Amino acid sequence: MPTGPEDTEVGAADSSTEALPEPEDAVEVPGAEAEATAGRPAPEEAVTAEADAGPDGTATARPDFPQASPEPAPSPDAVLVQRTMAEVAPIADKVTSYFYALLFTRHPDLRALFPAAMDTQRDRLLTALLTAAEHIDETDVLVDYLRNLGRGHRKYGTQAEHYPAVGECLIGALSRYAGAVWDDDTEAAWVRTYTTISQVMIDAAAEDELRAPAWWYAEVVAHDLRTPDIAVITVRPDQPYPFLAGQYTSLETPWWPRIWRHYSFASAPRSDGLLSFHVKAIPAGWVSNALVHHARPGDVLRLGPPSGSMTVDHSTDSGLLCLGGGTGIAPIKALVEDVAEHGRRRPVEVFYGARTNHDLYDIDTMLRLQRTHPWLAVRPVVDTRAQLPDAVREYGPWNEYDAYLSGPPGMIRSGVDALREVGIPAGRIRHDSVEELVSAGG
Ligand SMILES: NC(=O)C1=CN([C@@H]2O[C@H](COP(=O)(O)OP(=O)(O)OC[C@H]3O[C@@H](n4cnc5c(N)ncnc54)[C@H](O)[C@@H]3O)[C@@H](O)[C@H]2O)C=CC1
Repeated sequence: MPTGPEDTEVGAADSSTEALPEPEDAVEVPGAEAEATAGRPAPEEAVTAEADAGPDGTATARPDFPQASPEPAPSPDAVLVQRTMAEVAPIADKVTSYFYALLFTRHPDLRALFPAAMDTQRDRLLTALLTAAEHIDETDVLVDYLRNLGRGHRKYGTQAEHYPAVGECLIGALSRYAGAVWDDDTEAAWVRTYTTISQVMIDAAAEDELRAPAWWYAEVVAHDLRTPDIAVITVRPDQPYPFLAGQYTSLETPWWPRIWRHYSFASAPRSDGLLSFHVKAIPAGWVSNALVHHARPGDVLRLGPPSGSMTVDHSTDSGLLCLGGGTGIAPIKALVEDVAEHGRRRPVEVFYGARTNHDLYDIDTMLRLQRTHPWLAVRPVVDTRAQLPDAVREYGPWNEYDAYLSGPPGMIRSGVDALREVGIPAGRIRHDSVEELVSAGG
């Protein structure tokens, strides 16, 4: 039961990577494979775009939980769980190593569910569980997060009977490393907390089994190398794949079994059922390099379920202000197509940022959409002039717009700040979870 970004995947509206709980203004981010830890490819599931963040989310990949204010007093179980967490925080690496050592020695059959190389992956399961435990009182957000996590684990082959094994090893690792604060009451609090968490995940997976496959096979039908390191890949799923524009999926290649990365859909749902992704090969990115440099028509990938809440609210006519940085333009293009298909004329303003003109690999498509749709304005912004958030300040007013951001974590962070400054309330700003972005590379 590996936990991936999707286990978490990213954004402001939704945020689950498969599910992390998201603050209302956040969604998970796909498309990011991140990697690059000390020159080694990151094994999995996490993307990284910032130099100081390990691809595997060591110490990163935590869901963005909304901050309740004022904060209600924590429950007695939450107090004990949080005390344990504070105790193990400085030695998280040791707890993680011990947890997986216990899991794989006591339950060797579970080893096959995880990637061969665990460097990046290994922290994700534990991180997701500990994050959930820490927020056990935030029921509404947590349940959505955990349901998404449970559904997302189906593709790993996780079964209900695996959960007690994980719980036993989790408590084994915590009791060993939080010895100074561990007592019977603490253990009982962890047992109750883990039982709640795992039951939500198990129930969600069981419900999902009735209506969707654990994964989809998808054959590559087109591979278009747009720059030396960016490819637009189109695939045909073996069964209908329902999703919404603005969402992302998790994807596994045949070259790196059990290593899953998140990618945003680059088109709204199409009548021919095909799906497309924009993939940039990043240094030491196992999956992204395989997709850009090795994948060819005829290759078969696997896809997990769709995730993410950076979707268009069709119940209003508000304008859309969209910021797409680099390959972050992919879901923005899908959102534009979605608005076009709904036939309502609402203003859509797209700022498309790239390092250089050459890096605006999808500008022709965006300008073609602009010619077709009078309500759409596309503004390319190259860094020699300004970075995306600065460019947005030159236009406006934006206070009547809903905002969508997609791109590297640094862009999302500074973009949210800039949008707040120009008067857009937080509740109208959507993006995939930055944490997921940081952990999605590869
Ligand atoms: N749903 C989402 O949010 C998606 C996110 N992505 C992520 O987008 C990233 C794309 O990478 P690249 O194409 O290499 O982009 P990049 O690193 O070349 O940046 C593209 C543009 O974003 C802006 N930008 C970048 N860093 C910024 C900062 N710190 N402050 C302000 N503006 C900044 C600049 O305008 C820059 O030209 C990846 O990290 C990928 O994971 C990709 C697809 C979907």
